[in-house]
Amino acid sequence: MASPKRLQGLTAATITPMTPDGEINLSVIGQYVDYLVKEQGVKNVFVNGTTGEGLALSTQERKQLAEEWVTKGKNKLDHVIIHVGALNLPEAKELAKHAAVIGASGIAAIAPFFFKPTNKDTLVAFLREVASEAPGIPFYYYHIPSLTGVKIRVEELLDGIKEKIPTFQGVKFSDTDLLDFAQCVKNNKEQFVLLYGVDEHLLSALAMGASGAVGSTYNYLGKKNNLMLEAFAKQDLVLAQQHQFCTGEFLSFVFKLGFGVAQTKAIMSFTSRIPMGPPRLPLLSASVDFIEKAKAKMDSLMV
Ligand SMILES: CC(=O)N[C@H](C=O)[C@@H](O)[C@H](O)[C@H](O)CO
Ligand SMILES: CC(=O)C(=O)O
Repeated sequence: MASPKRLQGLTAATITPMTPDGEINLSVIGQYVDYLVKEQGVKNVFVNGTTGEGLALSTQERKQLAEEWVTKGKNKLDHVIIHVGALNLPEAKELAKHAAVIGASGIAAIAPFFFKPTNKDTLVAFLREVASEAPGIPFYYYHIPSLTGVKIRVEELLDGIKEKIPTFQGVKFSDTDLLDFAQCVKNNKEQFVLLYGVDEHLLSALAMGASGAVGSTYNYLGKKNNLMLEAFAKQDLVLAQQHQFCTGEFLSFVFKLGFGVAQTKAIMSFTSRIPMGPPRLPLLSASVDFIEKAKAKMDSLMV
């Protein structure tokens, strides 16, 4: 699904549906695509990332999910980006090659985070090997220092990267360092897409010039966030703020209850009515108490 269009707007970081006994559940992905497109107005997906529990899946499972998303997304989604990052280079390369073969629109990778790259050059060397397995499709770096512990500044990373990685297309920036983000925009807006990944701060990142956003909440708050993007594009800052405050009120509420991938799965299950199932260990399912409270809050806000 090589897409000529530059990635923009919202991208949902997909959840990996699982059966009650913890197997991946490919059977609901067709429905999931339709839900995102029709109910949330979201036409791009980022598969097997944090929200998708990508690092908790086997290579075989990651390939099956990638294939299912590409197949079911055909003629419906604009971009299917496959996250191929892994702790070891051979696996990341294998996944990159696989994504290209099945027709994904792009690949992304986090920094390896057990043995960590300690400087820009080693990180670029790692990413370059991964990207070169998929020379015909765009490559995105997935910056999420809170989870990887790799804090190399993206501004520094991007300097000269196109010469090293010819398919380099942009960054999914999941950090709150808006100075680093702004410098990335300032230096690279023409050639790269800069996608922001902390959903509750998206309006601030738009002000800094973000090209779009990738996140977990666009699965179930896509519609509301699309309204915010429209208001921002029309320079109606007051309306854009109202939308950000509304989604922020929901997130602030669930953060206080305890929020992560397991809770995202539960919220998406009651919002979409597509069963997402439990997360995989070491994550534990959201509690019934969480689900009841989160649902009541959502119902009160999304009227
Ligand atoms: C750590 C994490 O999972 N970050 C996600 C993407 O990067 C976000 O989409 C968050 O889930 C979201 O901003 C809520 O905090
Ligand atoms: C949020 C995001 O992009 C991820 O789950 O990977």
